[in-house]
Amino acid sequence: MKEKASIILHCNAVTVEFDGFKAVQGMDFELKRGELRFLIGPNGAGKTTMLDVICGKVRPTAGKVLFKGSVDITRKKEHAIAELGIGRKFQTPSIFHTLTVFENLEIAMSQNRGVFATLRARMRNEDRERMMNQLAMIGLEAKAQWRAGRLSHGEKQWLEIGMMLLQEPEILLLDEPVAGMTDKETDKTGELLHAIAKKRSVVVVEHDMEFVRNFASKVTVMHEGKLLKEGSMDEVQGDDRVAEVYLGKRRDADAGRTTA
Ligand SMILES: Nc1ncnc2c1ncn2[C@@H]1O[C@H](COP(=O)(O)OP(=O)(O)OP(=O)(O)O)[C@@H](O)[C@H]1O
Repeated sequence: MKEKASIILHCNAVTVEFDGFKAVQGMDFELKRGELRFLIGPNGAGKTTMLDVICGKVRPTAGKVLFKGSVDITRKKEHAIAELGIGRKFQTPSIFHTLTVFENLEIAMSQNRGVFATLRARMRNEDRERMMNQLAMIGLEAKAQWRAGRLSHGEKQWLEIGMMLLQEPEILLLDEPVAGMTDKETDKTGELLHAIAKKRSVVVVEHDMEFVRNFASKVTVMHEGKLLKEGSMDEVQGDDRVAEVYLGKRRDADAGRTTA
């Protein structure tokens, strides 16, 4: 019998109000294990607020967020949600510029060690192997001894993603990860996200439609705090309401690449 792909995250009728203004209105969102999902929509659609709700930065006014089916994280604090396995990456990388790439990864690793501290000697080889694997995955093996401040913008983003992965999140939330990247870096990031989604679930808020087209299998479109459309990029692009919503509402900065 074919096993039903399991849902790792379920947002049910989430509403967020800021001083009476509904930034998100009755939003439903389901994410499967090992899924890479793109969340798109015009400015102010409520995308970032949804990520804020999932990671506990913002408490919803109404609705529920369930992790792994039964863990209600709706009212949990940000650090508790992070510990449960939901990692959030913001646009500006929070890496240590004066430390090397390797040292940055070491710090991320030690943050995760906690209860294993007493087993450190035994863990060390295993840790090292995990860090080397992580370095390879983010494509920074050759720059392991570089100070992180010398890395390009894209490489800094990959380093932070690598640091987050060492915390072993089950869900990774990313806000516009390719903003400011070169086309080559953007493509490498798309490949990295696919590699990550082999083991974890990933949600990416994105404005760069060329990037979404190249790397998305399933896309969720939000508009005015609500779910407008969900489906493949072809289905989304062929939808009249989506076209209408995007028409004339593109951000000027993205106009060169954005043609949704
Ligand atoms: N802390 C806040 N206080 C008041 N209003 C807010 C707050 N955060 C977001 N908003 C408003 O909620 C709406 C949704 O914002 P949000 O940032 O989630 O949209 P978005 O889809 O991520 O947009 P963008 O693509 O521009 O980042 C916007 O109108 C925004 O001004």
